[in-house]
Order: sequence, then C-alpha cells, then structure tokens
Amino acid sequence: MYIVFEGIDGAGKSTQINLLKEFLEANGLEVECVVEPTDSEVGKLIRRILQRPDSTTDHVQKTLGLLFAADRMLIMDKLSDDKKVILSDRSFISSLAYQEHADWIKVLNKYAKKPDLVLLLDLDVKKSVSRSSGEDEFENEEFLTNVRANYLEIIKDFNHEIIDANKGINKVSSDIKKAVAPHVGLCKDCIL
Ligand SMILES: Nc1ncnc2c1ncn2[C@@H]1O[C@H](COP(=O)(O)OP(=O)(O)OP(=O)(O)O)[C@@H](O)[C@H]1O
Ligand SMILES: Cc1cn([C@H]2C[C@H](O)[C@@H](COP(=O)(O)O)O2)c(=O)[nH]c1=O
Repeated sequence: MYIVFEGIDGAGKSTQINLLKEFLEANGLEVECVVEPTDSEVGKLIRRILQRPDSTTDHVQKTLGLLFAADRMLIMDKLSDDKKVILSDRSFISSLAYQEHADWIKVLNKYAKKPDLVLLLDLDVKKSVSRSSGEDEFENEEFLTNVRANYLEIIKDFNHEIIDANKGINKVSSDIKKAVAPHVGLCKDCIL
C-alpha cells in the first residue's frame, strides 16, 4: 500500500506522517516512510537549487522538473514492497502542482509509481507562509496560491481524500486515520 501525503509547504505532512506511522504500527502494520526530495546526491542538488533567488523562473522550474523525476527513480524499489504500508512525503504529484500541470511532467514520471491513496493536506496559503522557514524561494504567497489551485485540480485524477489542514494537529490526525483505516483493514468507526 503506497500512501502519499501532498500539500503546500508547511501543511503538516511530516508531522502527520509520524503520527500515522505510530498509529499503524500500534495496530500491527509494518510501515516505511520515504520523502521527496530524497537524501541522494540528486536530492541534495535539488535542495541547493531551491534556495536560489531564481528558483521560480521558468528555466529553473524545468530543470527542477527533470531533477525531481530522476531523484524519485532512486527510491522506486522501496515503493513496491506489498508487505508494508509506505508513507511518502510527496510524490510526482508535487511536480505537477509545483512545476507544471502538463504532459511533459507526466511523460518524465511515466515510471513513477501511482499512489494507492493520496492525502491532500489543504492549507490556507497565508498559514503556509507563516509556518515556513523562508529558506526556499517557493515559500511565497503568490507562488503557493497557484500551487494550491493546481493541487485541487490535479487531485481529481487520483484516489484521494482532501484533509482540512487548518485544524489542530490532533484533529487533522484523527481525520487522516479515519480516511486511511478502510484502506488498511482497520475499523474507521473505532477512531476517536
Ligand atoms: N495542524 C497544525 N496546526 C498548527 N501548526 C502545525 C500543524 N501541523 C503542523 N504544524 C507546524 O507547522 C510546521 C510545519 O509542519 P510540517 O513540517 O509537518 O509540515 P510539512 O508539510 O512537512 O512542511 P514542508 O512541506 O515545508 O516540509 C511545524 O512547525 C509544525 O509543528
Ligand atoms: C517532490 C517535489 C517537491 N517540490 C518542492 C516542494 C517544496 O517547496 C520543496 C521541498 O519539499 P519539502 O516538502 O518542503 O521538503 O520542493 C517541487 O517543487 N516538486 C517536486 O516534485
């Protein structure tokens, strides 16, 4: 089972993945977490580029689209272990939302694994900017407003749940557990 967390910067993906991992393991499931960009040499290059002042320009966005596609190929083997629940912090859906909702991104990610379930943590853009470190040039209101709009359109093509990430951490966690439970054979109504 390959479950992907998506959402704009600061939506709570890392926080919620850790809480869901604890919950699933407490219920006897084997869980592995992955994150994009990865900690590979490609991922490290990506993170350096994200901090460049020109990272939101068209040509750098196209460079990032190429690099993200290559970076995620390096973890493809991890995503196909059917004995585990794989929780991923981002996927090729981020490339569609952040770089461009276009065929060239879909072709580049032809071999990327399609998620069994996408949890879109939908957050108000102003909250995103206020929660972000400000290290990445992406973390600005105008850019993230466009990314959020892209997500709400793109997500329709996937098996998904939209989670209101504006709520408190524990309420968001409860909503996520209820959304995931039926997909992993757990009782949804047993979750507070
Ligand atoms: N529901 C919430 N309410 C208030 N603060 C939250 C909530 N969820 C997460 N936070 C806080 O917001 C910040 C970002 O959270 P987190 O790193 O989990 O988000 P993220 O989606 O992984 O971010 P990024 O995509 O930028 O890595 C952290 O300081 C975290 O404690
Ligand atoms: C996978 C992926 C990520 N991004 C962007 C989104 C974020 O602004 C940064 C780093 O991600 P993090 O969750 O903040 O650690 O990279 C992107 O533009 N395209 C992608 O495919």
